[in-house]
Amino acid sequence: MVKKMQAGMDPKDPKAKEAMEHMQKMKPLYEKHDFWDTQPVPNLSGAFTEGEIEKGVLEEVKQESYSLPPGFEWYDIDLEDEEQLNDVYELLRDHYVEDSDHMFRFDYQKEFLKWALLPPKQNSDWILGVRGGKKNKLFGFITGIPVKLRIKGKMVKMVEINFLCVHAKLRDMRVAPVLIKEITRRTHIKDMWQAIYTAGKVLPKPFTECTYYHRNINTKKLLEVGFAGVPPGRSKSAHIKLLSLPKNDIIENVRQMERRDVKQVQALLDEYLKNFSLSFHFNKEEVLHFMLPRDNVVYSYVVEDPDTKRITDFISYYSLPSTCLKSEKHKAVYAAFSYYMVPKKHTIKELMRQALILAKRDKFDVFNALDIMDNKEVFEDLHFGQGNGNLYYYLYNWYINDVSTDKVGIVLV
Ligand SMILES: CCCCCCCCCCCCCC(=O)SCCNC(=O)CCNC(=O)[C@H](O)C(C)(C)COP(=O)(O)OP(=O)(O)OC[C@H]1O[C@@H](n2cnc3c(N)ncnc32)[C@H](O)[C@@H]1OP(=O)(O)O
Repeated sequence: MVKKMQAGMDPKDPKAKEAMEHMQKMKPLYEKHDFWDTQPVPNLSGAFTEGEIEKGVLEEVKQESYSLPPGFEWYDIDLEDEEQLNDVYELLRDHYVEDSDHMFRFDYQKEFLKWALLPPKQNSDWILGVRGGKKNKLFGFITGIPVKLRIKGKMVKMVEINFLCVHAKLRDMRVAPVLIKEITRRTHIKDMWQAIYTAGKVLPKPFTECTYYHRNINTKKLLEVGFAGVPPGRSKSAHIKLLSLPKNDIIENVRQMERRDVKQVQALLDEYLKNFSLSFHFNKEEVLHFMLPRDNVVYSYVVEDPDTKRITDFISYYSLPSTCLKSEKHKAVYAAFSYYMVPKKHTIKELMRQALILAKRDKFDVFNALDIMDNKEVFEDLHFGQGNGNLYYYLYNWYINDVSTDKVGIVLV
């Protein structure tokens, strides 16, 4: 079918080229999937009504773990244990997600992993490893955290799956499906039947396709490491000058979020997130955990009205460096990723511009954002450039019709 649609298109026409590239990316949807075809996820042929795809039966859940190849065993990982945390850190540092040109690899920091994976009410067996070999090394990893997702006004308790990783030596040996089946079993045991996850690749079947945008902060360094380029017709110095950011705040009364702000931030965030087709519901404990600033992990700021002491706006971003795999001069790119922004008194553009100024002060090289929520409105005016990375959003065992990116209110780290 993909082939048929391509016939007759003029490859020189940029729109046709874009459409062809898009169809190429979507090709996996037309292919056979030994694992995914057995799972309760939508495919192209099925007709679905919105909601649960299949009903789970608690009594039928397998009580024992899935078997692993000989020499490997399951391991519940305790991230509070320094040695185990280090094993996870090293597996991800050396084997986790890279860009398509293999120039950069995410380098999730240890404190970040504890933040992302140890929220309130976490289940100790949802941080799951596979160990093996003579040294009992970590070869595989997958995680879940409990979340409450609002899907078109309906609240569904589910698991957020992340950090699926298989050591390069064990790739293409069908270890990933076993990891997924085992975390699914461990979720079912808790009487939960849905999941949310994102991936940089197309699987059956995303409900939205998002694009990353990048705003240079340290342009000179980004050019040196090959993260960014100079647009045609502009000199390097003119480009650097154009992207320079002011030192001073543009919003008055912006300050770091503090513990005493949790109640107000929770209410502000929840009210805002209800505007989207899909968003998490964060309770106060979760806001305290996820939004309160942590050094080198999450950066959160509030705008406080000096007269009423009410918090009117919220800015947050998280820190995710990438290792430079091909640069002789630089070891890492320090990236800030837009997390949750809540515009109320100020516009999203003012908040995002303030975020860039703060991120520069916090020594980041680049500020990244997806085209979700209201973010798209600011990209052109604030000189964000479109990246070549896509992020696809998925639900497991829940069907919804395609959602436009500006209706997505979810950030998975
Ligand atoms: C109710 C509760 C439900 C809970 C579960 C909900 C679902 C959660 C789903 C997980 C959400 C994760 C969210 C994140 O963390 S996304 C981040 C994923 N990690 C990376 O990209 C890191 C680098 N890559 C690797 O470590 C490996 O390449 C991985 C582990 C990704 C695959 O290992 P490997 O390359 O050695 O392959 P295989 O031979 O073992 O297995 C091949 C099968 O695996 C399917 N595959 C490949 N990549 C992914 C992927 N990213 N999501 C889902 N499935 C994937 C593939 O289509 C094929 O199935 P099928 O096409 O034949 O059918």
